Amino acid sequence: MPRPDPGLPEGAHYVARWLTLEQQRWIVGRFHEWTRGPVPIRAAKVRGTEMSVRTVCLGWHWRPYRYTREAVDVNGNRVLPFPDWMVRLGRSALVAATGDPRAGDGYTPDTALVNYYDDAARMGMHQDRDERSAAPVVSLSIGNTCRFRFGNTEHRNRPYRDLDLASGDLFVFGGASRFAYHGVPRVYPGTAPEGCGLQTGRINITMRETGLEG
Ligand SMILES: O=C(O)CCC(=O)C(=O)O
Ligand SMILES: [Fe+2]
Repeated sequence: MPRPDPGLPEGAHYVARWLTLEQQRWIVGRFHEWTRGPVPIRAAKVRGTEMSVRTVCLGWHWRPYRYTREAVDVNGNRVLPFPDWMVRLGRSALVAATGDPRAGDGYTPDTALVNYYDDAARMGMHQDRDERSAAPVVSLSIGNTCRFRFGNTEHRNRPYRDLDLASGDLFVFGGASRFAYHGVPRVYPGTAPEGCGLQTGRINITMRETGLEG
C-alpha cells in the first residue's frame, strides 16, 4: 500500500513505473491515432506566443483558458470523445496512488490534455484551474524523463518540490493540492526506456473532470 510521500504536500501522490512497458506502448499507439485528427496536435498560443509543448485533447478541447467541444483555435472540429478505457485507468490510478480502494468511486474524467515535449520543450509554473470540478488530476508520463516541479497553491515560487517523472510514472494531485502550481522546467533527452513505444520526446497525459455540461 503506497504511503504518503513526506516530501509531497497533502493530496499529491507519486507512483513510480505504474504503467507497464506494454501499457505504455499501447498508449503511444493511441497517441499516434489521436494526433491524426479530427484535430491535429498543435502548440496552443498564450497571449499570442506558441507554447513549446504541443497538445491534443480528448473529450473537451482546451485552449488558454477555457474548454470547448470544438477546437475553435485550430480547425473548428469536434475533439475525439473521452475513451471509456481512460475513465477506468483514471479510477485505478487514484486507487493506486492513494491506497484507498474507494478512491476511484465517482471519478469520471471527461477531458485529457495530451502533451508532447520535444527535447527543448518545457512548461512554466501554472495552476490547472479552468475546470469547475475540484476532482483530482491524474497525470501519466511516457518516454523521456522530465523534471517536474510541484509547488504550493499560493504562488509559483518556493516552497516547491522537484522530482523526476520517468516513463510509466503516475502523479496525482487532488484535495488540498488540486490547485497547486506546477511545471516542467526541463526534459532529459535520450532517457526513454527501451520498449516504451516512444523513440524521442515525452508524452504526458493529464485527465481531469471539467464539471462542464453539454
Ligand atoms: O507534463 C507534465 O507533466 C505536466 C503537464 C501539465 O501540467 C498540464 O498539461 O497542465
Ligand atoms: Fe498543469
